Amino acid sequence: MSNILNIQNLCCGYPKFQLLDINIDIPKGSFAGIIGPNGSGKTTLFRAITGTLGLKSGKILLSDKNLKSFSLRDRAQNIAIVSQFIEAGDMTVEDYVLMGRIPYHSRFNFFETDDDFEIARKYMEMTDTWRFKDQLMSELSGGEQQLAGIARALTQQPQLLLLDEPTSHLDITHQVHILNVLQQLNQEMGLSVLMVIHDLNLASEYCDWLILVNQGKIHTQGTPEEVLTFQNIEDVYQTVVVTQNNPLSGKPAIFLASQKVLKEIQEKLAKK
Ligand SMILES: Nc1ncnc2c1ncn2[C@@H]1O[C@H](COP(=O)(O)OP(=O)(O)OP(=O)(O)O)[C@@H](O)[C@H]1O
Repeated sequence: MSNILNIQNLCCGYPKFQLLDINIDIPKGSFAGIIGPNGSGKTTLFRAITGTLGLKSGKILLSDKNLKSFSLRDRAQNIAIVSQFIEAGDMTVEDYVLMGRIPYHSRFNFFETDDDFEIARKYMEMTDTWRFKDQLMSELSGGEQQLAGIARALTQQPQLLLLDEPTSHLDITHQVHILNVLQQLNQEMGLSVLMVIHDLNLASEYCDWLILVNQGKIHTQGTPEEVLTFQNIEDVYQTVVVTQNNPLSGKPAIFLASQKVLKEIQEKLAKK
């Protein structure tokens, strides 16, 4: 199967932080996750993919085409991003979602066509946001705003959907709901998904490919079973964890223990 995303020897960043020699291959139709500690470079990698941060060296291919040759409009027709914070206060949900059609219009024509309305409605129904269409974005809860953000990104009809921590600030019901919607889009429409996610258990459960980033470099990439090992987690997060398999899905699940519990275990072992 061909790759949706192919990153070769990528170096980019800021004066005090660099992503170094990043190589990633993501097959079309993947549901991939980027994990790693705070400040390890996950958002920087997204900025390189969306073109808001220039590359120092290396290249990024989307379906075998170098992103350097894409105009901003081409990029927006092929890659959509859902950011962590959605700011669209006094806009109705429908108007906000319709903004996803902007890359398909000329600079001087912002009038939506019947097709645009139909496409927006389709993705709003799919994400269960059609019922809020006349409400203001500021009247929605965090989870509902995230769903509207996903509807807008889908309205761009991209090949690749990027999500920066789509489940942060959400309770478990909304976390699972958003991930289930994304999983359905991935499986039924073949949409390729790449998301930054901090929750390792959700990453394990939903993603078929994980990229573990640490200090600007890729530590490990592979299936959840290959990446979420006790050793990799301890190396990168400097945290002792227990890994077992989820009894329902068989995917790795991570358990943490408090310092008090770890100390008690150490004391018991020392007495033996
Ligand atoms: N615009 C910027 N200018 C300079 N340095 C930046 C900029 N944005 C981020 N950085 C620095 O780059 C490093 C990586 O940041 P990045 O946002 O990519 O990390 P992250 O893995 O997404 O973190 P988190 O999990 O906390 O969101 C950090 O040290 C950060 O301070």
